[in-house]
Amino acid sequence: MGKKRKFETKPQDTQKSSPVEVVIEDLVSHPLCLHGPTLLFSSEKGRYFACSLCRNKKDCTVHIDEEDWQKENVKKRNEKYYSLIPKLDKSSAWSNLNEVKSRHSSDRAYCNTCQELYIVSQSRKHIKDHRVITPLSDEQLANPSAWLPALENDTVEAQYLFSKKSVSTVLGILRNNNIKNILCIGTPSIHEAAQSDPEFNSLLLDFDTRHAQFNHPNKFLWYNMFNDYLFNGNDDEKVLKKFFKSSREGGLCVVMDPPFGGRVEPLVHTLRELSATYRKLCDKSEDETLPVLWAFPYFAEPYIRNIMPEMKMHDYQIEYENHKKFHNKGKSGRKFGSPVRFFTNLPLLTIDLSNDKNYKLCDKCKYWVAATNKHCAKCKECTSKNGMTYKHCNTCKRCVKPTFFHCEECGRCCQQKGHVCGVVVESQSCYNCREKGHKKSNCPQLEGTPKKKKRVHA
Ligand SMILES: C[S@@+](CC[C@H](N)C(=O)[O-])C[C@H]1O[C@@H](n2cnc3c(N)ncnc32)[C@H](O)[C@@H]1O
Ligand SMILES: [Zn+2]
Ligand SMILES: [Zn+2]
Ligand SMILES: [Zn+2]
Ligand SMILES: [Zn+2]
Ligand SMILES: [Zn+2]
Ligand SMILES: [Zn+2]
Repeated sequence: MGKKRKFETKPQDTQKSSPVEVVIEDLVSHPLCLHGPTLLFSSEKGRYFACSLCRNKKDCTVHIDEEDWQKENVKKRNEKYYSLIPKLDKSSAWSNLNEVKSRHSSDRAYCNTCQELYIVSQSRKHIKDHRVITPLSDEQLANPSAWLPALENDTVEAQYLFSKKSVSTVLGILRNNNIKNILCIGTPSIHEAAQSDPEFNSLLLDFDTRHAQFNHPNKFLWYNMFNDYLFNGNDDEKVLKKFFKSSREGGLCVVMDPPFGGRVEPLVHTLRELSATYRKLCDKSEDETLPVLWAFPYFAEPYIRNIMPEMKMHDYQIEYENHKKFHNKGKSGRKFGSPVRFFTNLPLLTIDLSNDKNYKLCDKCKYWVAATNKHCAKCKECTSKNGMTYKHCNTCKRCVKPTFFHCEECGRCCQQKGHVCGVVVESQSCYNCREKGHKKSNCPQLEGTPKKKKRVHA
């Protein structure tokens, strides 16, 4: 078995009756599925290996009990996956791209049915009912994420594009940190913007193989961020290492935007593995961490900070192009804007939002926060997480959402709407960390502290 990491973390969805934990360890000895090495999960019913990527069991059926994995016949049966994982022919894709580029835009097309870039005058394969996109300009070929239709399986790929403003905010943050090399993990729009900006150098790591058709073989690696797996093996590992080495000059930052709902533990494990490679190849000392900009919903803050305390959450609301709810469009959009924030180990002040009227510089926190956020003198921070202006409760000694009131009977602040004393409403937030999705008894911030007995109100 591989070496075990020290941390075994609480699952994200602790409301489920039988919580499942991911055992964080080296994955080399794990069974494979079509998505690379599986993860080891631990539940009340026992420990088992299952897919790192598919949240829906029907998308990937590999499920092997830990005990069974010692059996020869089980190992033998699993071996088939070595040959079942397809290989990407990136060099053919590259020559195809160059041929397509040499044609007039009206002779260039992309068939979404076959997921293929091709020359119109040379192909009869894409018949009437195929969904064909043509003509294709040079600009479109250089920015495929802007027009490639989002992949349909939302629980797997979850493709949501940054708005133009968010892309330029990211590049601005990197400039402020004098960083020139960007390792784009699940962020094709950042990669494409960096490729057309001579100031930057970037490498895209993504699960969506369509990017191979629009990139040089050394600019896109087929990758699974939940198990840090490169599908094209050694060849791609070499490319990644070369990229790390080239970033000895000009600095490096990971810009990562995982599918929403992805588990925090394996992502943190991946970042730690990449950090170790960074330190080794870029001659960094033990205490130097790989700079990271990680887009994730604000309610993941306790989970991320619990296992990666060096990551701080910034108040910037990341906007998305094709997600109505996550677009800051005032009244027409979501009431309080996007729930997605940056988690980063870069200095928060380098996220400069001086030309965005929705933000102000808090002279006490010393970084840019939402204009609606209010610095609380008692909590000594700008306390809002979700874009509303929080208010301080002197009894609970913390700031709460404006929709909360202090219930004397319950002895704590509760959501006003539909409050019934003693009853925890599904949508109610944790009384400790204020976030939705779990109760105080399951709060990841209070892990290891003795649980109080429940008191039922009359
Ligand atoms: C939420 S979208 C982020 C897109 C980003 N906002 C942008 O504008 O470039 C998730 C991205 O991660 C990719 N992805 C999904 N699952 C992945 C996985 N397991 N490993 C690597 N990439 C993955 C998707 O193909 C998609 O590009
Ligand atoms: Zn799988
Ligand atoms: Zn076709
Ligand atoms: Zn403040
Ligand atoms: Zn306060
Ligand atoms: Zn209170
Ligand atoms: Zn009450």
